[in-house]
Amino acid sequence: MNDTGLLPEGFHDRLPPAADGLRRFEGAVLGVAHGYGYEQVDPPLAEFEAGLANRLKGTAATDAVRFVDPVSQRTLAIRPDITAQVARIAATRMGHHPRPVRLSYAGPVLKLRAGELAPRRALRQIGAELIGLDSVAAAIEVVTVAVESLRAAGVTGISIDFTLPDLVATLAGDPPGPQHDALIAALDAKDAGRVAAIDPAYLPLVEAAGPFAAAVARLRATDAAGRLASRLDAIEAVVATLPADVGVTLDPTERHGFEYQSWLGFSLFARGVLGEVGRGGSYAVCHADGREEAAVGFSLYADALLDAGLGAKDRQRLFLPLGTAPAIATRLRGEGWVTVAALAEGDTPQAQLCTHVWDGETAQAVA
Ligand SMILES: N[C@@H](Cc1c[nH]c[nH+]1)C(=O)O
Repeated sequence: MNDTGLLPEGFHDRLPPAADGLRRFEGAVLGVAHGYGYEQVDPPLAEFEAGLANRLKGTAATDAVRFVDPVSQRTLAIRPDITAQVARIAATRMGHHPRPVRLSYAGPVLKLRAGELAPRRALRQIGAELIGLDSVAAAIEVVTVAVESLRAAGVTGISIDFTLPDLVATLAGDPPGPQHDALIAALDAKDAGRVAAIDPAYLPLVEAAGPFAAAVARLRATDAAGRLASRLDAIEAVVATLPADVGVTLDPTERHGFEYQSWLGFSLFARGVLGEVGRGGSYAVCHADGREEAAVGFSLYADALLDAGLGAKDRQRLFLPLGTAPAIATRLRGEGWVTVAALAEGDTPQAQLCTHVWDGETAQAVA
């Protein structure tokens, strides 16, 4: 057997202590969401592709691995994003629930393609969605829950990059002018030269990206017609509720990763962690009768945090030498210890990755 290709590209095993770290992370996040009234849903790993595609306004085909189900003979999609499944549940089986509906979730997702900066395709997604509203109050709650859950999971140095995902499309008007696609491409590339050549009026949007207060001030200064005013007011109201130690930036034209988000988008970062640790924003859920329902939510991705050592923190294992009475072991576990019992002569705390040894009376740190 050739072991070099053990798993497909973009797929990884989570080993100890990362897998245990993930369980704790998930517990902390879902616990905070639960405290705010978000109850968990647990949709299946795969479902009819037709039920997922077009569920969120702005998404055409899903970024999903598909296959034909031998039983139903229909195309199924492995979920690339649980948000669309939560939207389906809220629009169908929970359609009769009073609004807003608050739901949380955690589970594996599979992306069709890896991103340039995010080589993983098989990820774990944990999040919460508020369906029925995308007001400033709703956005404040969702951003608050996201920040609090990261904190509860032990994440420090949190920062948020806000964006206005549908801003350019809105400014470009309906129907979009002939230069629209070129303008979007230039803004996505943050290519100031090209933006200036197409329409210098959009230049401030590229130049404004940066620390929040300064970015907002710069945008307001160049927005004589007040086309951005209501959005900037709304985002300022959200930011005003954040704890002072959360870093905040604004990148008004950032759309990367915000395929279906509408007036609000945000990326979550943690100091010392490569790439985003989560993302969220406002969006619209499409119902079968053509109705659109506003929603706002966030998803966290734990792997970058675990790579940065989140799961390795607080790993305390107490070695119980051969012959330690089971009643003592039970008591120690009751006190919160992880006990690792020697089962054979010659076993050592080092071999069992223990941080402490039971000497018969107390737990001694392993030198
Ligand atoms: N599911 C989105 C984030 C999101 C949740 N709700 C709204 N947006 C993502 O993973 O990128």
